[in-house]
Amino acid sequence: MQLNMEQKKLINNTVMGHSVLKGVAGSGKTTVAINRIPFLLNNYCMEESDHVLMVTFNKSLTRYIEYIYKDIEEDVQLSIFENLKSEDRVTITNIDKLIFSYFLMYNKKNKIKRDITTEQQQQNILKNCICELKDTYRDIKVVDLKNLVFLKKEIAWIKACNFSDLEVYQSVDRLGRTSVNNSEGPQKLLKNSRTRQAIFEIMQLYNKKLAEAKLCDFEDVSLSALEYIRTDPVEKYTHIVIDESQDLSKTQLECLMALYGSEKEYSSIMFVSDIAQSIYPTSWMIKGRNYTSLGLDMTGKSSSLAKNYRTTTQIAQAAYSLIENDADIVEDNNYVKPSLIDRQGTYPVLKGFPMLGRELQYVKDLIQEKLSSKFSYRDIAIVARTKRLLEEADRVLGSDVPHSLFNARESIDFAAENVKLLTMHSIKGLEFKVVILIGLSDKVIPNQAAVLESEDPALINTMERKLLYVGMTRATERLYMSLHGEPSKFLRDIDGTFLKLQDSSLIRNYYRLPVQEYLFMDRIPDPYGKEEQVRQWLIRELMGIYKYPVSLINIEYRLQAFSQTGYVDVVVCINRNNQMLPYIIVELKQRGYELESAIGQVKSYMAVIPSCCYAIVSNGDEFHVYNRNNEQVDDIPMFDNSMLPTSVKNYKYVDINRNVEHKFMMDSENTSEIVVEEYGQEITLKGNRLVKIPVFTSIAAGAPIELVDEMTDVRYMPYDWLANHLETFMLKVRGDSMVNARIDDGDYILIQKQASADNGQIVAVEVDGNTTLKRLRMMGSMVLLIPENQEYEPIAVSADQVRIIGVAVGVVKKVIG
Ligand SMILES: Nc1ncnc2c1ncn2[C@@H]1O[C@H](COP(=O)(O)OP(=O)(O)OP(=O)(O)O)[C@@H](O)[C@H]1O
Repeated sequence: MQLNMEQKKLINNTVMGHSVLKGVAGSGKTTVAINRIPFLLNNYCMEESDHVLMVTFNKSLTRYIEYIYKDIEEDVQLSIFENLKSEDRVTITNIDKLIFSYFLMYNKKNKIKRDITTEQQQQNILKNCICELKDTYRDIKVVDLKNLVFLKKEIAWIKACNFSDLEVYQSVDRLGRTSVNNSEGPQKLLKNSRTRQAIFEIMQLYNKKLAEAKLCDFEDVSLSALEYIRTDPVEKYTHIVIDESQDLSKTQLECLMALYGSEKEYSSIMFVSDIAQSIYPTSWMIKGRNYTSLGLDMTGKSSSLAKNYRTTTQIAQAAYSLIENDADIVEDNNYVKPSLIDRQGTYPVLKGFPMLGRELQYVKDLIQEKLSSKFSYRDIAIVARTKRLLEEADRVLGSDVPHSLFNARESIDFAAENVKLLTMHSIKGLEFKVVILIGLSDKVIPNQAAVLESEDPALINTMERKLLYVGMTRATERLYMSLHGEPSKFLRDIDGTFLKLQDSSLIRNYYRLPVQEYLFMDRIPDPYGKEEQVRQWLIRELMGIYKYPVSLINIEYRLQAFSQTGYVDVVVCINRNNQMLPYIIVELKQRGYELESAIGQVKSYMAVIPSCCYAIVSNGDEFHVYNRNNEQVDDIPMFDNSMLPTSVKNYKYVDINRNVEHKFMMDSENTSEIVVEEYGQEITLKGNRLVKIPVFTSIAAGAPIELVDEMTDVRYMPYDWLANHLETFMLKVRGDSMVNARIDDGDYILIQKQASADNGQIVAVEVDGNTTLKRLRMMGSMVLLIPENQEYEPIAVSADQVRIIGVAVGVVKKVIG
């Protein structure tokens, strides 16, 4: 991989101290962070004790980063302290593991043995605390057993923020809090209130009881670790790089700050973060909170990466459209606006199903029938909002598709040849060639329970949106999204023009156009009808994706199918032998309607339209294409120029006297060049190889019409073909009176100007001020003007009534086919 200039600059940045690297998903933040390690080792680890710590969010990420780092380390020369092994100089670990190691040290030093509490033990202790303090806080609603879950979460939050002082808790803005639900939990936790005081006292009692029972919770682990790091002479790290720092709690961040050996002038601590991917309510850096809350001034210390290298342009576009209108995300100070790079791929596919069973069967078929031939199983991840959905998927895949289900605390074996089933939380930071996001249904995402339980539903909504964004941005090549029942409201926010309906065809997902933008408005029977919405979408797709010009598209195309008159919803006509003929017909239904009857209908229509090669049937969610043999095929062809009526046409010039034909091609938009075949080669004649010939108004080959002495046009003919007929002009033939002489309606007849003609010659003559083209037969004082079509009678006129204008020497005919 060739890193870009910006990334190289960040890797080799010589300004030390604290800094933040912000960036959009897939912009190479982790890549920069990993590549910075050898740079720091080589340039800013002056003493043997200098050490680099890279912290990741979970085990899987640690494994992923170790894997990449190993490769990088093989390529660079680590210059100094060659007696030290790499492991002695670099630690790559995840935050939980790191903190737990200091927790163990704390216990050891203090000679205490504590187990992590189980959920049940924790609840029992908390229940006792609530009961004990109920009388003291009789007036406080929250001190009640029914608020157990709320109190548990609130206490966890206070501890995760390391608010050991009541005064601090009383004055802090409460961001990201969730409660059991609005009716049971308190509506607002007012600052400096007795409610906060009560909660704080319950927490203190709970801590005391935990300690007495030789137990601790997860927050205690971090708090003890922090105390240990702060008070004991632990080895400090010269450089710390923190990936996914937006997801760490305050205590976790404080532990890392305490581990930072900032006293050296070349030490550094780098926070790598993407606020659009912050998905935990316990995270500290949410809702625009800035680094001053950690005692760090980041002025001039912040850089950002905006280009996403991971996903294709199409996946990136769809993912960005999901977040770009959420003010809580884009107006956050730490947000980085993404910019697109040109990495073309296919649009993400979004499919809906009535039931979960059908959705999962689709996923299984997709993997078995389509993906397994193009990708290894290990390149595919199935991702869901909840573990329960993954368990269902696990059951449906059974033993037919090799797969394994993970949770966030497990580490993933990326090399194992199986499909990975991961939650949106646990896929964070990772990437797969193919990501299948399942269960994107209403109530699942945003997770109904989480939103209902929250006192700040807007915040939870935003976090749930970010979760979907995280899921979408994990795919490097293909993204599939599916749902059952009602779709998630987030899907409505993804710009439909970036979603495809299915893999096999180019058509994108249904999107609704405003009525003002409808095409063919004058012919729409019911512009506000639901079927019209589907028709307008399909017309836009025919134009935008399949590139058919609107001039080839029509609606309400009338046809006669046996005794019945039918109207085809949409028809695409293309040029065949200079005629515009139906090529694709489309029958539509409104969304949610079955397609069976429409399929029967198009097939019967196709049977009576011989030129029709494809029939489409769609209801906006399904899209079927049939060929002329009524077989279902993947897609319709893209438009190509040969479908248009062309301006370059084939002609032939018939030399009447010599009875020879010359073929040529001419572009009606440039008649001063003629392409002929000479010695087996096409050559273009122009300039003095052509003769300029005036064209006069039409001459009737039927009834005589007036020849207005007015030139309407000019034509060019090859000099060589005209021999000595240089005093010529052309007339356009109308009518069929000379068809037996191979002079047809629409032909151009070349006339040699002359006042006399031989018997039997075809002549242009003026009779009583009208001109006509006929075969001349002179019979004494009479002249017979003979048509070459038995349908017409010869015209007999006296010789003095006739003025010969000229003799026909050739005919220019359009060649059809
Ligand atoms: N300059 C580049 N050219 C090509 N590919 C790149 C470049 N920089 C990064 N990548 C690739 O883009 C992908 C994403 O990189 P990385 O994981 O470092 O991004 P990130 O910003 O940490 O993403 P996220 O926050 O979404 O986890 C990786 O596959 C990486 O190899």
